[in-house]
Amino acid sequence: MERLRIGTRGSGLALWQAHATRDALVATGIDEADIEIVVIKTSGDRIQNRALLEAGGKGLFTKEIEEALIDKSIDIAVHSAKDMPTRLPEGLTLAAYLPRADVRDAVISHHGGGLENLPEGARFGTASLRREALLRRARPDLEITLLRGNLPTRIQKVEDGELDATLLAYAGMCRLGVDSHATALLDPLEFPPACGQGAVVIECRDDDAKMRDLLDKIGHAETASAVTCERAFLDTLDGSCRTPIAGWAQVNGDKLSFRGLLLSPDGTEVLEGSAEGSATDAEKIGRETGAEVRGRASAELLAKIGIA
Ligand SMILES: NCc1[nH]cc(CCC(=O)O)c1CC(=O)O
Repeated sequence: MERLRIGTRGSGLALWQAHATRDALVATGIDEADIEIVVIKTSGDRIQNRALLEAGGKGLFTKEIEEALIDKSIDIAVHSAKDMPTRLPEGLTLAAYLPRADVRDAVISHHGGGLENLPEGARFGTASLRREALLRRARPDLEITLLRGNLPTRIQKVEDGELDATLLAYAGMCRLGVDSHATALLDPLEFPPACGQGAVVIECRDDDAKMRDLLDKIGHAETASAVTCERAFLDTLDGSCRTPIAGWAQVNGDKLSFRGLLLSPDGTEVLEGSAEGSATDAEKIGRETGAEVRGRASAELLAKIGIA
């Protein structure tokens, strides 16, 4: 067969995801020599400045990869589901999810232990709006500063004592082999994950029947239902991409249970929605819960969210 080209970003985490996808394809009988991993630099990788990243809007980490899919210089693209915008360019589809890993956020603390173990006014680093809002809700005394960079760099800053603590997705830490630096794992009911956290998703062209058939063989149905529900919730609420939102769906057989949160950036307003239903209604459950939560949000919060 023709070589199958997998497009990915070049970060350690992205390469792990591309390799996991390749391994899953090899397990279906494809010769490893027929698979090529194509590293693509995205605008998000180039821009380091937070203001510019925000001004750039959605999809900064996916744009160039999706362009490569559309112009057929790659056949499939691998992404962290958490980083995927909810609306895809015309002609592309999310065709498969790999089995989801641990959804929890991990605390990496200079003081050991979890949030309760941090001294008053501790310096906490994160770049995530969701983590910031959830932290402010749990510990209003914390001093939260912007922390960027790859996982090992962020962990190093805590080890060095430049920061008291940070939060990272435990799934990413495991994938990079730095999970031993986690000093606590947060209960997903108290500190719910981002929509899609811990899941790897594979995108291809809508009309590429050959790739879709192939991806069907490696796709994990429960993960697909769960993340589809979470992304539908996110899509009904996040107009601006600047809104703290959390969402976690669990699928057991054909049953799905979902819990989602919309927060004000300072963590004082917290709206929670939950629903249960059939896994086949994943998208509908996410959308309805999102609409219901939105109906309870204050005018002030709605204005911040940027959706009418
Ligand atoms: N936003 C960056 C990002 N995208 C995916 C992961 C971790 C792996 C995952 O959640 O699938 C991370 C790092 C983090 O949030 O700590």
